[in-house]
Amino acid sequence: MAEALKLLIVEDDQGLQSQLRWCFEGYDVLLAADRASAMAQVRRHAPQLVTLDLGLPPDPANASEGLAVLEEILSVAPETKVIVVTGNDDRANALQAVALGAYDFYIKPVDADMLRLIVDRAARLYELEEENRRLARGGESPLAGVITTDPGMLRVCRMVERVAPSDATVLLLGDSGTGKEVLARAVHDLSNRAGKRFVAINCAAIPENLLESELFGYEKGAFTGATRQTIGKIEHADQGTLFLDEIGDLPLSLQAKLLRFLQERTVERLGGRREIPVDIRVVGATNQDLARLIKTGDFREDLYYRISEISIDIPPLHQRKGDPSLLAHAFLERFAREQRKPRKGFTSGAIDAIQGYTWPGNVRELENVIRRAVIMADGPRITAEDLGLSSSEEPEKPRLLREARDQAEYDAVVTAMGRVNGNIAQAADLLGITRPTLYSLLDKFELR
Ligand SMILES: Nc1ncnc2c1ncn2[C@@H]1O[C@H](COP(=O)(O)OP(=O)(O)OP(=O)(O)O)[C@@H](O)[C@H]1O
Repeated sequence: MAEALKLLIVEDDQGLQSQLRWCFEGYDVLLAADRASAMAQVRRHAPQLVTLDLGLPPDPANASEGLAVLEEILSVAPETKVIVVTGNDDRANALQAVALGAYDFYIKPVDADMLRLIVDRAARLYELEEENRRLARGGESPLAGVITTDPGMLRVCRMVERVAPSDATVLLLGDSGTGKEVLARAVHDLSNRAGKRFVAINCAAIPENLLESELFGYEKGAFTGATRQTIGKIEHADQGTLFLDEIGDLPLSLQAKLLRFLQERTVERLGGRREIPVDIRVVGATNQDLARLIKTGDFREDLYYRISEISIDIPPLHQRKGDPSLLAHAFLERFAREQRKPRKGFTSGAIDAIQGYTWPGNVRELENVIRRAVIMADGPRITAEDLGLSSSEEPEKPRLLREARDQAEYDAVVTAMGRVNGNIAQAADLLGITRPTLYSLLDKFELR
């Protein structure tokens, strides 16, 4: 069944808010009473539809706050259908809202049936446009490089598509190997920075003392060994996107510097005196629990708010329905083509094992397991054993003697070659065969 569309009702009159809430059955209704809570809902849930009262606190008699919210929503999520609700003497502001990109307006007093009609029409249009966007992107594949049919993951893809065109900072939260870098690239590729650089840096992989100069660059003579001026990753990404992987591992001193950069949008190279303006979009990713790091004082709360204007939770692979076997087939096809190996299928036991395993290393682990199996498996089909996944599968049929012999030969050759560090003469001796025979076995198993 299709998922309910999300409808955000922005209304400061509590009575009207609860009245409206009940007339939108079938929608996933979210509520907000002011600008801050409305934007928090938009960032967290990316509602497709919004009804927006233009008269919001702190100055409910005036439409300026409502119009500001409208602009902010459309800058974060331009496809959102916003219906503005105004007082009956406020036609001018209603028209201005439509000029700013609102889908429609509705003049109070609210007639719930009428408003519902407008929202339903907006919803239909939204779905139509969404379907067109999907087809334009090339059918089933939700994002380049992302293979999935899981509803949770499709939601993630839609969110990426929706936030990509804005300049909001995006924080991708997910375990190792869930595809954070793939999604960060998608954010870049779908933004208007696509033609510019995508610069990635892994904050956990670089020692603290080097990370600062990697990020901010340095002038000649800034420190011993600084023999020439070097620009940092931030400057390198100018006009493009900077991907800060493992941002939870950023040392506190650099968190302060990064925060300053995000506020000022200028960098000062180490040993430099000039503030250099840099225009980048920042995407961060982490597999750490930032809330816990904030509590223990290891991550700055103010930086967290800066980098997570939009935060996206990526589900682990074992929670994605049907994806493990879908990905396994896709990887099998890809690696077989790359290795010029015949494309074997999986046994049903292998598929059960793939679907049943918890994949702690997520998509990367699955990718590695399939790559190895494509190289190593010598039976007609890839089994759970080939994948290194213990399985309760009974062999589907008695193994052919030839297969058993091949496997034994393969094991013996690999063990002997390993023991003598690849020396052919010694390995042949060890195996009690001639060198030509060993050569032909190496060819047979493509081990040369
Ligand atoms: N949904 C997907 N479809 C196809 N390939 C994927 C998908 N998700 C991830 N991959 C592949 O899995 C590998 C790991 O993905 P990626 O590097 O993006 O993960 P990550 O979350 O950034 O990992 P880490 O936290 O360890 O840096 C990559 O080779 C990527 O191409």
